Amino acid sequence: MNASAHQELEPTEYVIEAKGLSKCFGDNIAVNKLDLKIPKGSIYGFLGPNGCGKSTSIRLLTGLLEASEGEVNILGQPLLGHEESLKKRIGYMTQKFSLYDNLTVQENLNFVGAIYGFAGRKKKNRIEELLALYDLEKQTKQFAGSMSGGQKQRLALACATLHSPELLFLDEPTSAVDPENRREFWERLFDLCDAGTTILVSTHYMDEAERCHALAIMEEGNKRADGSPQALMDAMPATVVEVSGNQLRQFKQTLIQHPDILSAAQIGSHLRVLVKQQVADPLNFISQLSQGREALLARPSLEDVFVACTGGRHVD
Ligand SMILES: Nc1ncnc2c1ncn2[C@@H]1O[C@H](COP(=O)(O)OP(=O)(O)OP(=O)(O)O)[C@@H](O)[C@H]1O
Repeated sequence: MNASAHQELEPTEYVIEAKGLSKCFGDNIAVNKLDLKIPKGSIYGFLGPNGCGKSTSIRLLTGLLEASEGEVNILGQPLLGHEESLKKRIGYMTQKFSLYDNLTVQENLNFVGAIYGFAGRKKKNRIEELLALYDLEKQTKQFAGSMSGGQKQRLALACATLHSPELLFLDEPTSAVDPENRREFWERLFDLCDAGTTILVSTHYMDEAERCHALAIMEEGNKRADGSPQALMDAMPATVVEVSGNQLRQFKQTLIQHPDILSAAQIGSHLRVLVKQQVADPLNFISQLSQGREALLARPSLEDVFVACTGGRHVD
C-alpha cells in the first residue's frame, strides 16, 4: 500500500513539506525519496523498526544533516539556506535526551535558555513556568544524571520547548520510560499541540503511533504508507481473521506456509491471521483450512496495518 490515506484532511497550511528526500551513507540508502506533507497543529508519527531511517529523516528535516537529494520546506521556508533562522523556531528532543548529567535541572535549563538568548527576568520567568508545567520544582538542585527516566524525559521536553518552538521533533522520546510515564508524556504532547505546536514524533510502539493524528509507516528507508490511523486501517490491503481452537502452534505453522497468508500470530488463545487482499472470501478460505476450529472476521489494528504494509517481514 503506497497510497496516502490522509488526503481527506486537505489542510490549509503545511509545516513540513518534503519531496524526494533521500540520504545515502556510502551504499546504504538510509532514507529513500521521502515525500511528506504535515499539517500545522498536528501530531505526525514515524512508525518503524530499528534502522528504518526515522532518526535520519528527523535529522534531515531539522537541517542537522545534509540531504543527498530532495527538497524540504519547513514553516513555509526552504530549509536549504535558512537553517539558522529556522533553528529558533524548531525544537528537537533526541532519543538520549541530550541532558548534561553533571549539571542540575536548573543549570540545564539556564544553559538552554542562554543558547536561545533568554536573559534576566524573561529567562527566570520562563524557567519557573517550565519547572511548574513539567513537575520539576522539587528537583531544581538535583543533577540530571541522578534523575529517573520519567524525570529526565520531562526535563528534556522542557529544554526542547523552552523557546516555544512552532515545530517540535521528538526522536523516540518514550523508549526509556514506563507505560505510565508514556501516557502522561502524551497528555503533555496534546497540550502542546492544542497550543498550536506541530509535532513530529518517531516511535516503534504501535499504541503510541495510534495516538498520532497521522503517521508514516517506514521500512528500510522507505515510506510504505501514510495517513490517519483510522484511514490506514480502513485501507489495509489484507483481511484479519481470528481463529480459536486446539493445537494453534502447529496450525500456525501450516498457515504461514500458504502463499495467500501474509502472517499468523498467536494472541492469547487465538491466532490472528492476515489474509492477502486477492482472496475473495477470506473467512470461508480460513474456515476451509481450519478443520473445525472457529474462525471469525476481526477489525484491523494498526499493528495489522504495519504487518500488511511491510509484507509480514517484521513478525515471527
Ligand atoms: N552517520 C551515519 N553513518 C552511516 N550510516 C548511518 C549513519 N546514521 C544512520 N546510518 C544508517 O542509516 C540507517 C537508518 O538509521 P536510523 O538511525 O535513521 O534508523 P532509525 O529508524 O532511527 O533506527 P533506531 O530506532 O535504531 O534509531 C541504518 O542502517 C544506520 O546504520
